[in-house]
Amino acid sequence: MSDPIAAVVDAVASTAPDVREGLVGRRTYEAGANPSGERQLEADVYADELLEARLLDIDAVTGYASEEREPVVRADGEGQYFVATDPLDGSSNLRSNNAMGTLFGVYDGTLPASGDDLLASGFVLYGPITTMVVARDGVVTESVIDGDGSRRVVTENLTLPDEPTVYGFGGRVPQWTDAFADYVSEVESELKLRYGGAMIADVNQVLTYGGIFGYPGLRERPEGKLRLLFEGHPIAHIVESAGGASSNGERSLLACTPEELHERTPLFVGHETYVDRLEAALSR
Ligand SMILES: O=P(O)(O)OC[C@H]1O[C@](O)(COP(=O)(O)O)[C@@H](O)[C@@H]1O
Ligand SMILES: [Mg+2]
Ligand SMILES: [Mg+2]
Repeated sequence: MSDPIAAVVDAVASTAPDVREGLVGRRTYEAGANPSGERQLEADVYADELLEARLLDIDAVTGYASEEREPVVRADGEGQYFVATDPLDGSSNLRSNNAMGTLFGVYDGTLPASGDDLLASGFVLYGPITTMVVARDGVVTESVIDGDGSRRVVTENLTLPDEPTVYGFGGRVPQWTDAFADYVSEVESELKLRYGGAMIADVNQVLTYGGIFGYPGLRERPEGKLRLLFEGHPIAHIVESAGGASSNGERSLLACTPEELHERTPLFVGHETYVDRLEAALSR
């Protein structure tokens, strides 16, 4: 295919029904842990192996990095693109049968990289229906993925609605810093809570209804939980392309370059007014 980014998007879309069908019977933990020290479900490993094989099969893709494996896997050949994935985001929701997703980012060059090096990003949301959101060249498109992997565009140019409505913040409340807790008490009097424990699903609420999602730095874990390369960059690229903002608490996540592949970051995405107020609150 002449458009390598379209080839990556097609590969992720056509893998989505396989991932979805493969969830049944893969709800138990493997013996191992991922590079972030988190226990892996069989479904995490299954999705990772499917994506690795299908993405590295694209001639233009020379490297595959994932939340579920330590190093970047290199393909033979002369491709120039690298794809970073969170194969199953929110996989702890599998046991309770709640929403999850797959996240990916396409970089022109080696990893780790700055978010500004992203050429395209996207996610699949395994909700009551399977949808895919892709950001490319400043435009965000939402599609429905059918059981055979084919896609139908349902929103040509997805943008955040004018009025923010919902918020969701991760981490246990006693672990929040005082500055963040003060900010949340303002937000909760203005917006309504939507938190489901899968970043993709929670951010899709923000894309649909407007508002803010965040997983902050915590008292005992100032770096937060989510990974900059696998979760931060692609979700920031999508939300910023949809007219919103992202932050690590100080600046856009896209302006951040991880020193290590699996580096974590505080993460905030949503309406610019709420992200600006968050940065101001954390700087006090
Ligand atoms: O269980 P918590 O602390 O609310 O954490 C939920 C967060 O962790 C994650 O599940 C981490 O992602 P993975 O499932 O890919 O490890 C996010 O999707 C979600 O926002
Ligand atoms: Mg994740
Ligand atoms: Mg994951």
